[in-house]
Amino acid sequence: MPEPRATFGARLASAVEQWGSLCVGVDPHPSLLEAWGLDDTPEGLRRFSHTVLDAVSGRVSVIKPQVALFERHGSRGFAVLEDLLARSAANGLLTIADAKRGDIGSTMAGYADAWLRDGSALAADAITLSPYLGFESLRPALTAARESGRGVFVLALTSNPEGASVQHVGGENSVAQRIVRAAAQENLADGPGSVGLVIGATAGKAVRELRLELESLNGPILAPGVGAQGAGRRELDAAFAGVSGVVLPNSSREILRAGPDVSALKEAVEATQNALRTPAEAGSGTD
Ligand SMILES: O=C(O)c1cc(=O)[nH]c(=O)n1[C@@H]1O[C@H](COP(=O)(O)O)[C@@H](O)[C@H]1O
Repeated sequence: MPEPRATFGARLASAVEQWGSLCVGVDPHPSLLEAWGLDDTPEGLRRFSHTVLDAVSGRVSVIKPQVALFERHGSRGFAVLEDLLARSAANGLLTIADAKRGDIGSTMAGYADAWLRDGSALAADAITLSPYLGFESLRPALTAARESGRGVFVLALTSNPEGASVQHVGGENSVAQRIVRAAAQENLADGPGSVGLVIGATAGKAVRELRLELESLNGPILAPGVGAQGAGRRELDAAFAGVSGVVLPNSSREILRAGPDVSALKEAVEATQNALRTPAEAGSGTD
């Protein structure tokens, strides 16, 4: 019998200790493929993915493939994603499949089976989930993740301006606040929890206004919005001061624009890591 895998929260914490917290997004936008001199085809996606993998392996702890940008190419795009997930695991990189799944419980089980089950071709270390159908509707994914040592990141306070119309309404009892509380309940056991949240790196003001109880989460936070969406170290500090768990700033386009040269991509990764380590006063962007 193989040893059961350690929890995602524990695996993530030790990877972050070794490689730092930057999460590089693998977002093969058609415009980036073109800029890299690649065709907008499954073969273009494959070459894009392998180049990113070459540049980030041994440099970061975690990558986040954006599923829609593979899905655009149908079954052949999914085959490239499967290959990327397998190669990442072989290279010691953790993967967050950015699929933003959410459904009624009975069919949510199908998504959980696809993304969070040992032996599934699409299995990643964690997946992003949308709680619009109610946090409890995500239960099949929460259970599958717990049973297989995987994790989830539930959207709480997203980086896009439209999110506010749903997530911020209700003040201290906002949807975002209730998602934070529900996730914290899942992470009550000892050790770092595996039920994470997505909170945009750009969301600092809302984090404070809604008085999100992030200190009690005991789980990781995925913070997209670094670089192309304007967030830097200052915005991360503004949003997550006082949070003791792992915060994973994600940057996709700003790093990927440095490709297709692998050395240039490596430099872009390092530059981002350094900028996020620089004291807050040196941060860029807006609150
Ligand atoms: O779940 C996400 O990853 C996500 C949530 C969110 O609130 N905002 C957000 O930008 N994202 C994703 O994070 C990535 C951001 O990409 P860049 O703006 O190019 O760095 C994209 O893949 C988005 O789909």
